[in-house]
Amino acid sequence: MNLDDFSDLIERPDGSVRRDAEERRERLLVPPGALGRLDELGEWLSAAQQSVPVKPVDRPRVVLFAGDHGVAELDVSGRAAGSTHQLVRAVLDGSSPVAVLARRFSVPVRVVDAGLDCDPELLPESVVRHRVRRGSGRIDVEDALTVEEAEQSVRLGMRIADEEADSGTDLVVLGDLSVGGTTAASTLIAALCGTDASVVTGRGGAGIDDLAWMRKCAAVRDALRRARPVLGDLLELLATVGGADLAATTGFLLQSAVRRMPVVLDGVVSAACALVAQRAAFRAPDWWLAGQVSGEPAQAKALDRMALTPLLDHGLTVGEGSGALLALPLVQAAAALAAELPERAREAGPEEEKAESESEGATA
Ligand SMILES: O=C(O)c1ccc[n+]([C@@H]2O[C@H](COP(=O)([O-])O)[C@@H](O)[C@H]2O)c1
Ligand SMILES: Cc1cc2nc[nH]c2cc1C
Repeated sequence: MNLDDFSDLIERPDGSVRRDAEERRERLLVPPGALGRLDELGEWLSAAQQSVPVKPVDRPRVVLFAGDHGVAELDVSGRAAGSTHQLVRAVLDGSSPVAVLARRFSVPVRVVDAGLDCDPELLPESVVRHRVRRGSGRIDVEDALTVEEAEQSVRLGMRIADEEADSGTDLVVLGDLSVGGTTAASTLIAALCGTDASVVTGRGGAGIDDLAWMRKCAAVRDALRRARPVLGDLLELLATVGGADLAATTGFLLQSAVRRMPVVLDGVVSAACALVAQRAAFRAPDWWLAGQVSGEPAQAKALDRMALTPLLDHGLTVGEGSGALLALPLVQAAAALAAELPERAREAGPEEEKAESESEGATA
């Protein structure tokens, strides 16, 4: 498998539909520009859907890839290594932030175990049956995955994207459940942007103290050293310093773009996977929105590289798709405005005036 093959499979959202949407916008009673960024959001959705007026976004779904990261053993996370299954439980039992928001917005949530480090008996079969391996390796000293496992993970993500597209999901809110995942994500972003560990390393979801931040920086620095030699092969990069959940998310993003399914990105983990996917297929980011800036420096760097401007800036760092889900009502609002605001009553253009005066002359 070569991720670069996706480049030929991914098209841009339809440019001529976009122009039709812009022309419709010009005919609305509401003055040009008066809806701010919601105008371009509506036009982007039109192009993605190939539909003017834009269709309502009424089959959205939250998709969360879950995995544990061996690097969390270094105490670089506010959470215990191997404890991601607890986050998964809280999503499933409705007590986590994303579960509360999903209930409020009536959006179904799907959790996919790509690489949790827990007894599969602890979680429902529907979640664990996709697992590629139990936990990903400690990226500062060993590979996260074998290349075969990386490929299996990418294929898992592709399969989930196909299932969602086939079942009529019209927009995906993408997130992650991954203790230690921001260390891997920061490494991927630093490697692909050619920057330093200290530039990308943030404080993670649970907020870590200065000593933990220094340990995290050192872990990213060591992992970066292992990443640089394999930068030319994206699958190998995901195997070396990614993880099963990150590789699955990358495959999901690529196949979603193939299937013309728009995706809202969440925090630094989805941004890192998006950056890997962009390297494989430069048109892929045209299918994505950035939901929220979380405050992680690596996320800002990745979004900037992809020229994605986040819809919100609310500083949510819990991950699990919550920042992206918060932006969903904005997307739905843009769709409703673009579709439902009335057009001006048609004024007679110069051509029609001429035709009218000619026909008047003929009857006189
Ligand atoms: O969205 C972000 O930028 C963000 C920043 C820090 C942490 N998180 C979330 O917090 C979880 C734990 O991450 P970590 O790397 O701090 O163990 C994981 O699911 C992340 O998605 C998310
Ligand atoms: C205008 C616009 C351009 C984009 N490019 C990628 N995602 C996008 C989303 C919007 C809304």
